[in-house]
Amino acid sequence: MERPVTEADLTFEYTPDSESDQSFENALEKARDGERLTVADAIALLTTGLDVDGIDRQRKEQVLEAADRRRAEEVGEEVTFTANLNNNVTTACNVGCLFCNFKDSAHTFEEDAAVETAGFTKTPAESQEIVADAAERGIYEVCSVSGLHPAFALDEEHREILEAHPDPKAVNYKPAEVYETSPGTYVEQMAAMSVDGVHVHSMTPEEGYHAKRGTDWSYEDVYGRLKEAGLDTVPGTAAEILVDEVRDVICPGKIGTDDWLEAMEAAANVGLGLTATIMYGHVDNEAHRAMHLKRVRDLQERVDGAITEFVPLSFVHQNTPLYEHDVVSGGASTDEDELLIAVSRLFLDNIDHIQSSWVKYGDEQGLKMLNCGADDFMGTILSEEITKRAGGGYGEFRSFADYVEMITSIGRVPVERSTDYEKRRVIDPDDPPFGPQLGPKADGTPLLTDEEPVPADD
Ligand SMILES: C[S@@+](CC[C@H](N)C(=O)[O-])C[C@H]1O[C@@H](n2cnc3c(N)ncnc32)[C@H](O)[C@@H]1O
Ligand SMILES: Nc1c(NC[C@H](O)[C@H](O)[C@H](O)CO)[nH]c(=O)[nH]c1=O
Ligand SMILES: N[C@@H](Cc1ccc(O)cc1)C(=O)O
Ligand code: SF4
Repeated sequence: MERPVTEADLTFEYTPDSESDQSFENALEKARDGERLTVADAIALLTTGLDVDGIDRQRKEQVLEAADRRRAEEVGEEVTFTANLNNNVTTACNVGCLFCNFKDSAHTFEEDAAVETAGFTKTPAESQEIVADAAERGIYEVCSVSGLHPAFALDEEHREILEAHPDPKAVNYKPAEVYETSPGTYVEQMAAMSVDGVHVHSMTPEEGYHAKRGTDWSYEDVYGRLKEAGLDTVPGTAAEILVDEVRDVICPGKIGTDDWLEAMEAAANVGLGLTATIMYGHVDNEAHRAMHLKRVRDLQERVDGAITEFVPLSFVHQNTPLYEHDVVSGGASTDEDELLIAVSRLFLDNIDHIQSSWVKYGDEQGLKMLNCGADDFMGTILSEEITKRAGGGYGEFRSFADYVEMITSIGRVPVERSTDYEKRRVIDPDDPPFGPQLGPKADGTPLLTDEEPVPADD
């Protein structure tokens, strides 16, 4: 029998050595002077120089300091966060990404499946009820990312095309009747979640691809219809590492780098706002991370500033196929996490906000990131499935009181924001109780109280 692939077996065309001969000192000087950095510069900073083995702590501190200073110059002392809710519609997915444990095999959702599924699917009516309830409590945004359920179609027209397809399997389609619960169409889900004026942040490029499979429609067609149905902004997940030699290892079933970029550009072309992410710390090296940053920076030029924030997502390894099959021995180190946040701030000179994710880093390290270049601290989310299922243990929600306490503890200013950062409200830490005021139904009442800690159930 063939031995499974391991980290040591992986050879990549792009490595720090092949892509950079920049010295650490030169790169640091450029970063301090505010000069636009190259991929070679970013590699020198991420590795703290190719002339040292491993990470040099003193040099790392210099990079973090330069990034913290840049953050202060660009966005000042405010730390933003949003009152939001995660509403994942379904965990049914056959794409098979090896870093993901959010998914459940789609066949387990079928009505005549031998086993009961460990996953969930929500109808549009169920999504609406969950969002309406959270809107009542004051959220501004629903963030909705889901598995690629085989019965999902963009709308009725798309369903007819998929139904008439000569080989539905080839386009990953099965009729809704096969399943115990139907997710409806993407358009129905967007319309359902767009209740009471809530901002809908949904439809990653991978989901955009699923919503056009088996047709000759463009991404503009698809995102245009979604926007009409109520979609407001697009989460730039599914980016992982935007270098195909890495995608071929960690997510061979997913769209490629070019498709991801095309989908994002199309979403911006029809007037949707965007966020962008990187999911790092698995088989990727510093050259891949630097190339990813360059692709995001170039995209931001083409979409004329539509990307509001960049979200570094540190790989959570515990329950994932990559870890269980010994392809990787763990995730990124804290040094790597801090350097990635810092270099994102220094390299992405055209993206204003760098997010520190408490889901990925926890409270203590999440706060530390706000002194390494980050200025946004995510959102209340109220429910979390992706990281939890991967084995992460940092919980599922943060209250406004938690946010005020954490942000003031590092001497910064807590600010409630809208998804696009246009609406902002500085919070007076001496004026409790703390609750959302920007959401369409928000009246300042705390989102979470001691008696009622876990509001959403998936
Ligand atoms: C779970 S998917 C859901 C949306 C959709 N299926 C897609 O792939 O775009 C959303 C994102 O979660 C992130 N993610 C999944 N598993 C992760 C893990 N183990 N550690 C860190 N991030 C993870 C990935 O960046 C992925 O693109
Ligand atoms: N970083 C993670 C998020 N981020 C979502 C944000 O809270 C928000 O939607 C965004 O800032 C829009 O402006 N959500 C997760 O579920 N898990 C994360 O790790
Ligand atoms: N990054 C996305 C949301 C997200 C992030 C990480 C996740 O694991 C899931 C969803 C955004 O806010 O735009
Ligand atoms: S990351 Fe998204 S596409 Fe990939 S397996 Fe997980 S849910 Fe499916």
